[in-house]
Amino acid sequence: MKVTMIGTGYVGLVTGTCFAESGNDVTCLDVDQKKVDLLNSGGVPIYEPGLTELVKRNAAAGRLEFSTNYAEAIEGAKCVFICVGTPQDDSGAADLKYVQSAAESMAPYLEPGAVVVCKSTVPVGTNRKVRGWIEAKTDTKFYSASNPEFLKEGAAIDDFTKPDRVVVGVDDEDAADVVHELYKPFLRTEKPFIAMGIESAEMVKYAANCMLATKISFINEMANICEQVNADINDVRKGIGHDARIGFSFLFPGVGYGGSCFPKDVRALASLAAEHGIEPRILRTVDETNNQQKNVLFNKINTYFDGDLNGKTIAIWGLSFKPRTDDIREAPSLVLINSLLEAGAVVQVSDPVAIENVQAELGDRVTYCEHHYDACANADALAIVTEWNEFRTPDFDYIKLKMKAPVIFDGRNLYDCKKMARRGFYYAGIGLSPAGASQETVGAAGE
Ligand SMILES: NC(=O)C1=CN([C@@H]2O[C@H](COP(=O)(O)OP(=O)(O)OC[C@H]3O[C@@H](n4cnc5c(N)ncnc54)[C@H](O)[C@@H]3O)[C@@H](O)[C@H]2O)C=CC1
Ligand SMILES: O=C(O)[C@H]1O[C@H](OP(=O)(O)OP(=O)(O)OC[C@H]2O[C@@H](n3ccc(=O)[nH]c3=O)[C@H](O)[C@@H]2O)[C@H](O)[C@@H](O)[C@@H]1O
Repeated sequence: MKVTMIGTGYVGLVTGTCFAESGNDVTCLDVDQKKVDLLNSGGVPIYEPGLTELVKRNAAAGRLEFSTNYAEAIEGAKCVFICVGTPQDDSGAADLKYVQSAAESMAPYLEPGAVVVCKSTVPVGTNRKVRGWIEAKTDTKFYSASNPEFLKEGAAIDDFTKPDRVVVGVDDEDAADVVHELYKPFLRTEKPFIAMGIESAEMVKYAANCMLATKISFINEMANICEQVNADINDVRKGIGHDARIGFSFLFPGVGYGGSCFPKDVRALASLAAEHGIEPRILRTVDETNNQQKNVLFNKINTYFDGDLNGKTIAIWGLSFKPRTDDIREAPSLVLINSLLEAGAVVQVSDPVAIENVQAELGDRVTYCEHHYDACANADALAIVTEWNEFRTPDFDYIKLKMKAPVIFDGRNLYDCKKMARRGFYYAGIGLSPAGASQETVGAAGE
């Protein structure tokens, strides 16, 4: 099938490449000439494990092309996926300007009977608007479908090719059949393809992200309570997670959720609810709790140094909003760095892949270190913000030698409290009892 992805970012590039891998002819279209040039020259603009090899293989096989030309990309396509960004606008609602522009630009070139599939996360009612924007520019008959995407950055290829479920919202069964055809290679017998109305599919995406964000804010609140009552969140998490009704996933406490989706989607659904006269109490609280959680590490560090961080050197391990990605959108690390700089601290940072992105945002306000051990040089304290695997079993003796003082604030609970005390470190995590009751090393957030 000839398929076009409009928007060649995390979603469009990953899903387009996977559709090519299953034998379709895919064109990834973007308005960003630089991105398209890079892809055409064999480069990949984002860090996503396994993606570069997959892009190269399918491009070489002639199944995957990149273009900025709407006419070439849309003509002959049976399925056109909208995968452009839907960032938050000033009011907190989703900004649909890229979606509208994509819809209007594709309209003149659509084939009769093509299925226009919105994969971008959009507020309920947007697919109807997309239909209107296209119809205002062409008389060609086409189908509409909503196909929310559930992949996670850092595990995007696996998530997309082994989905828990595929959701499609349609008005017409024929459109569902076309989308089903595309997904069949990725659906195991027990993995459902769920067709429903367009509005329900649009709502599924927000409900899923808001539920996951709620779990994270909930466990972060539990962790903060644990700290005050001498309980240990690792034990509490295990104690509740074995209840099948609760489960273990997305219950790792930390420094607040970041990324391009949870923060904006929680706010966008809250905004949609308010527009319809519903006070979104839970969603507002989830968002507020998360914003506060992003300050937790700074507050701990500030308290430890009696409110005087002027001239103190703080090392930071992990800049991306989660491991295995270079994405720093709404990353908790940025909140911490800005607070530290404001308080007069000297900040030395390290991250396996996100340094370039942070450099573009913060310039020379912090020192960038290629190796995470180097960030510890002469540091008064180390703060761990992202749980990259390479931070899990460091050489503590070496770190101790490099640091001015053996002090670690761990936003991801990577180490065992008791062992850290034996190693001679002051060690503070999130929701850990000072007695260090838990003997297991945890902290694999998101896994
Ligand atoms: N990043 C993620 O993990 C996930 C994102 N989503 C949703 O998917 C959508 C896309 O997200 P990302 O891929 O992260 O965004 P992104 O920002 O990485 O990529 C969007 C791309 O669209 C391009 N673009 C903008 N306007 C265009 C136009 N008129 N024509 C052609 N290209 C255009 C941009 O140049 C950019 O390359 C959003 O709605 C997001 O909420 C859904 C699931 C997962
Ligand atoms: O709509 C989207 O864009 C995507 O948003 C999330 O994916 P993503 O943001 O890539 O990454 P997650 O693994 O969900 O992590 C999000 C944030 O939550 C934090 N988190 C996650 C899990 C956890 O237990 N604790 C926790 O603090 C992570 O550190 C990270 O900052 C969802 O998991 C995807 O299903 C969804 O498709």
